[in-house]
Amino acid sequence: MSPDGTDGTGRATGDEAATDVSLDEVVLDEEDGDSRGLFDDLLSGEPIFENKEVLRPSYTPHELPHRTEQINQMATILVSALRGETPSNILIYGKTGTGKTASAKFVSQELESTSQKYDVPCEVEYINCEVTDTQYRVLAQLANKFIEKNFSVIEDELDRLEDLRTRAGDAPNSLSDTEFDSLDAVEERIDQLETDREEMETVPMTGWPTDRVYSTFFDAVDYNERVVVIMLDEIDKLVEKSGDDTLYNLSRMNSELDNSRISIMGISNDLKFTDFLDPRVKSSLGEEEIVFPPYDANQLRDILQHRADVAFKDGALTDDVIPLCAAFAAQEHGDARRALDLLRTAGELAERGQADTVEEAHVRQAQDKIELDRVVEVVRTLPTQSKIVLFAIILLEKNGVHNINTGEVFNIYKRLCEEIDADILTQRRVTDLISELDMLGIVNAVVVSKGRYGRTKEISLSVPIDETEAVLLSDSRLGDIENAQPFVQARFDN
Ligand SMILES: Nc1ncnc2c1ncn2[C@@H]1O[C@H](COP(=O)(O)OP(=O)(O)OP(=O)(O)O)[C@@H](O)[C@H]1O
Repeated sequence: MSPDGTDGTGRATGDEAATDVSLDEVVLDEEDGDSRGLFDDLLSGEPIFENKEVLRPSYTPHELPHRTEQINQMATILVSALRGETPSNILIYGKTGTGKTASAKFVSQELESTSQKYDVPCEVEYINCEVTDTQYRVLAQLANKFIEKNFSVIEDELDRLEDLRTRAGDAPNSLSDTEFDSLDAVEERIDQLETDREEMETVPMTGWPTDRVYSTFFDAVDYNERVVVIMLDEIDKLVEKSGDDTLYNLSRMNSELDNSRISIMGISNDLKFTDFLDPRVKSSLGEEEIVFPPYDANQLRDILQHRADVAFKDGALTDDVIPLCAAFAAQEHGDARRALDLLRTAGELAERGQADTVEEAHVRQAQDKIELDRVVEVVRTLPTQSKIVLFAIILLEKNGVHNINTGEVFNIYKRLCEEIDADILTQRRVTDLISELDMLGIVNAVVVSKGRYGRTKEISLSVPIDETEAVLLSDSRLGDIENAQPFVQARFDN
């Protein structure tokens, strides 16, 4: 018998079948269309959601309350593209969750659909620089998008010309109201397009010299007459990772392009990134700046209400749910993403608890859950040394030490390092690591004056102790600490 209790073919053997559900039974059940009710209970509750997708970050809303001013500002600048002129470059900035991406995408969709309506060649290309974060990748992605578009333009044009060639072969005067004066001219154009199609080579994701990628992109974009708006979301990540070469190259392209024009729309959470730009790039990119201020609680309430009307069944929310989600998110920094997450999570918790309505308590639970998820993620990704420092603080707290000072943390830290064979940093470095943990909101470190004994830091944990400890111990290195109790005891013995 194989170790999983089957006969090696995946079938349960006789003994197992007598006690467990055998595969034959399962198959029979399926044939009968009969189930064992695993999902029935879960489905039986009156569902709270009408359409949960509307609350997910991937959903692009059709309406963006409280962003009319910013949307109009963008539209006023970009309308030049519909007149065949080059719009000024735009830099959009504001804190996370203030609707920058959603508004910019909304405006681009409008721009593209209006350009189709009036048959003006205008295109928007969106790039998320958190993912596409080097000059090579940005240029390659753009080049390939335009090559793909050029291919389809060429295909359409070839279809039209081949049709024309057939008609002109039968009746030569069918060329009279076209741009061609003879069948030869049509043939010549067909040849030209076929050569273009053969010569267009897509850029591989690595391996070419950057100047070749750049010139391929340049040729692809200039192949047709058009105005192109390049949306660089999280533009600060691109600059941080690979400097300002991409922006420099893109911003000087217009003087060399013959047929097309490009305009850049940069989106960032962090305005400081412009300090790292070459002054020419900085002034070109920031021709127009649009600020997205944080939402206040009332605005967040409107945003949530619009979404909730579609997302939830009628009467599924008690009156205080939306105001509470809005208030929590406004405290953060006016983040609509956080507000929507809270509302969705509260709904999910209510659904899981088979409640009929979402209540205030679900929102509070959701707030704790989101906060805990954040803490777990931050702690999990800390460097090992910071994890050891944090573990030392946890051990002290668990042993009832209050107002922990840096010296105490350092002593325990040293012993932990010895135990797991890690390098021991200086007390000064450990103090820095404590300040970093403070900035991340994991510990709270306040400087207190001890009169003539100078000043010291008093440290306390700001996150739930058991969950944080569990995350730390899931790290394979820290997991080696079998029994940490003696270290803390030793502190009292010294
Ligand atoms: N005015 C609004 N109306 C409706 N939904 C909004 C509004 N503003 C933001 N949202 C929603 O909030 C979420 C976050 O918005 P968005 O991604 O546009 O923020 P952002 O400012 O680009 O944030 P980040 O800088 O973190 O990318 C999205 O789900 C978006 O649909």
